[in-house]
Amino acid sequence: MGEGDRASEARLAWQVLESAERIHAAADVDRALDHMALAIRDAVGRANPIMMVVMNGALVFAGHLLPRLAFPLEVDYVHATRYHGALTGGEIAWAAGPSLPVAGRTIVLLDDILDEGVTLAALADTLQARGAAAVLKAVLVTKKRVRAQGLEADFSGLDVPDRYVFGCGMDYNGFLRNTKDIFALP
Ligand SMILES: O=P(O)(O)OC[C@H]1O[C@H](OP(=O)(O)OP(=O)(O)O)[C@H](O)[C@@H]1O
Ligand SMILES: Nc1nc2[nH]cnc2c(=O)[nH]1
Repeated sequence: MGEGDRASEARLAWQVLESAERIHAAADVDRALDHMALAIRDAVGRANPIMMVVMNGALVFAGHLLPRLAFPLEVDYVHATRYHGALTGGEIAWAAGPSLPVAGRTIVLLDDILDEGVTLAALADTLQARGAAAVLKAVLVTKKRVRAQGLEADFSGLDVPDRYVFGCGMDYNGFLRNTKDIFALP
């Protein structure tokens, strides 16, 4: 895709931002992060966990959560994507990571959103197959919908409706991960 195409898609992203519904303000996100940090500390604060950031979506979430966790931890990332800028998901493309050995370790997967649950289920299975001692899932938002095998996160900040959402790390066609509020498409 050429630069001109991307420029016209950026203009569309402006229109989307202006017409979308704000479903969580930045202050709600901050409160949710505070609560989640305490819950994560209570669960794994003495386990020397690896916080495994699922790129790209969890970049903003991790950047806000990690400074709230005042205990020794290590940070690593995996790059997995299955939406490729689209509104519906496909096959998982696993682009990178993890770098640290995970055998015997407590892993906390950090992702921006739990939707169908395919991404987190696949990552958790892979880390368990590599010998992780425990794999916990932390997400900034959980979409209220039915998921295969009823998968839920161990830690979740906020609920969102069963609509396409963006902001706080979540993209609209690769744009708008940088908004402080969370929005939903109509
Ligand atoms: O529960 P699921 O239906 O599997 O969807 C959740 C995944 O979708 C998004 O990733 P995406 O593939 O859009 O890549 P990104 O992280 O680069 O945005 C998000 O970051 C989650 O990893
Ligand atoms: N940005 C974004 N990514 C997703 N991945 C799965 N569901 C969603 C969603 O609603 N928004």
